[in-house]
Amino acid sequence: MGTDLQSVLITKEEIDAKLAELAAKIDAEYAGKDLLIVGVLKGAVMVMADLARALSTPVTMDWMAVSSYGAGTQSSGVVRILKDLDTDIKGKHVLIVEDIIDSGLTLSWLLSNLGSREPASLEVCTLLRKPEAAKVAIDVKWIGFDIPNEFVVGYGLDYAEKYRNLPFVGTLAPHVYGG
Ligand SMILES: O=P(O)(O)OC[C@H]1O[C@H](OP(=O)(O)OP(=O)(O)O)[C@H](O)[C@@H]1O
Ligand code: HPA
Ligand SMILES: [Mg+2]
Repeated sequence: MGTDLQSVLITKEEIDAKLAELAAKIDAEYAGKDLLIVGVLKGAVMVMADLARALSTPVTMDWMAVSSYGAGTQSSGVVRILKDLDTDIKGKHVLIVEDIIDSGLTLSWLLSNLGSREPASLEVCTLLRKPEAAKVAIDVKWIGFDIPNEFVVGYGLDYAEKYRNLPFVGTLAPHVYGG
C-alpha cells in the first residue's frame, strides 16, 4: 500500500456494490423521464463513469468544474466556477453527482446556482459524506457511505491532485499533509 496511505476505508468491491444499489433506486425514480446527470469535476469523474454504466435509464451527461480546496485539506469556503455546464438545464431533471460532501459548502453553493436556472427537478447523489464535518445542512437524496471526519483519497478524491486513480477510498497518513 506504500507509506502515504494509512488504511483502506472502502474497497473497490464495496464501491461497486453500493453504486449498483444506488443505480437501481435512481432508475426507479426517473423511469420514463429524461435525466441529465451533472458530474462535478474533477473528483466525481470515477463515480460518474461507474454510476452511469450501472444505470439502465438513458441519461445525458454534463460536467461542471468548481474548486474550493486548492491544494489543501480544508475547504476555503470560496467556490470558483472553472467550467460551467454546456447545456441549458431549464425544465430538465437534473441529478448532481458528487464524490464527497465534506463541509457541504460546495454543494450548497451548487444547489443554489443550478436551482436558479429553473430545472424541472434537482437532486444530489454522492458517494461519500462526512456528517461530522457539515457546516451547512443539505438535503441529499442518495448517499453511498457516511464516513468519519478524516481526509480521504482515492476513487477520484485527491490530495494536491494525487491519488485520484486509486480504485478504492483510503485515508492518508497524517505525515503526508503535515498533520
Ligand atoms: O463539502 P465540501 O467541503 O465543499 O467539499 C466537497 C468538495 O470538495 C472536493 O472538490 P475540490 O474542490 O477538491 O475539487 P476537485 O474535485 O477537483 O478535487 C469534492 O470533490 C467536492 O466537490
Ligand atoms: O476528504 C477529502 N479528501 C479529498 N478531497 C476532499 N474534498 C473534500 N473533502 C475531501
Ligand atoms: Mg480536491
